[in-house]
Amino acid sequence: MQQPGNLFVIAAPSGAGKSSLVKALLEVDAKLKLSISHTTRAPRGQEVHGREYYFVSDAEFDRMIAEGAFIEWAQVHGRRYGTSRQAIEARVAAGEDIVLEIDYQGALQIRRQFPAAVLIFILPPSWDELRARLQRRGEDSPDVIELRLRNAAQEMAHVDAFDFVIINEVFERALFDLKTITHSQRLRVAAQRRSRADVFAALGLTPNP
Ligand SMILES: Nc1nc2c(ncn2[C@@H]2O[C@H](COP(=O)(O)OP(=O)(O)O)[C@@H](O)[C@H]2O)c(=O)[nH]1
Ligand SMILES: Nc1ncnc2c1ncn2[C@@H]1O[C@H](COP(=O)(O)OP(=O)(O)O)[C@@H](O)[C@H]1O
Repeated sequence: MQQPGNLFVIAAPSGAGKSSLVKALLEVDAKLKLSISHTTRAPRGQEVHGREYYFVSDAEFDRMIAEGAFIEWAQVHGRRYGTSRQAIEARVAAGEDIVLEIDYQGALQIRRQFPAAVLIFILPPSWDELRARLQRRGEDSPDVIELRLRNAAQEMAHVDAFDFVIINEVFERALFDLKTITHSQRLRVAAQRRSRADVFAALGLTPNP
C-alpha cells in the first residue's frame, strides 16, 4: 500500500522571508511540491495566476466555501486565503510531500485534520528588520505595510503551537534549518516503518548488500 506523504506547514509574519525560503527549498528538493492557495487579494507585480496563487473573486471564494472545497481558509490582512481540499488529500494519499505556505489560523486547522503535519514558524531577526524587508520588497503600500506589521504581533503570539521555529537572519542558514527539518521528518517516518531499505531510500543512499 502507498504510504501517505508528509505535510509541511510554514507560517510567518509578512516579510519574514517565508516565500523566498520556500522557493529556494523547492529548488533543491525535487520531492517537495507546493500547495497553491486561492486568494481574493489582487496579484502583485510579478505574480502569475496559478503560480503564486489562484486569484479569485469574492463570489468565487464564497462558492468554494459553500461547496466545502477548502480544507482550511482564513481571513488575513483583510483578504481571504484558502487551501483547496482537492490539492491536498489526493496528493498526500499518493505519497507526495507537500508544503503549505499559510497563516497560523490555517496551520491550526491543518493540525486538527492532519495531526502528523509538521508546523514550522519563521521569525525575522527583529522588528526593524521586518519593516525594512517589507519596505525593500516594495510590493505593498505604506498603509498595507503598517497593517501587516500590526498583524505580525498577533501572528507571533501563536508561535508556541508550532513544532519548529526558524529565525531567518542569514538566509542560507535558515534554508539549511528548513532542509534539516524535512530530512528529519522523512527519516523519522521511514524509521517508524522499521525498514532499513526505507531509511536508506529517504537518505538517497543505496544500502550495502
Ligand atoms: N490560512 C491561509 N493563509 C494563507 C493561505 N495562502 C496564503 N496565506 C497567508 O496569507 C498571508 C498573506 O499572504 P500574502 O498576501 O501572499 O503576503 P505575504 O505575507 O507576503 O506572503 C500570509 O501569512 C500567507 O501565509 C492559505 O491558503 N490559507
Ligand atoms: N535572510 C534574509 N535577509 C535579508 N532579506 C531577506 C531575507 N530573507 C528574505 N529577504 C527579503 O525580504 C523580503 C520579504 O521576503 P518574502 O519572502 O517576500 O517574505 P514573506 O513571504 O514572508 O512575506 C524580500 O524582499 C526578500 O528578498
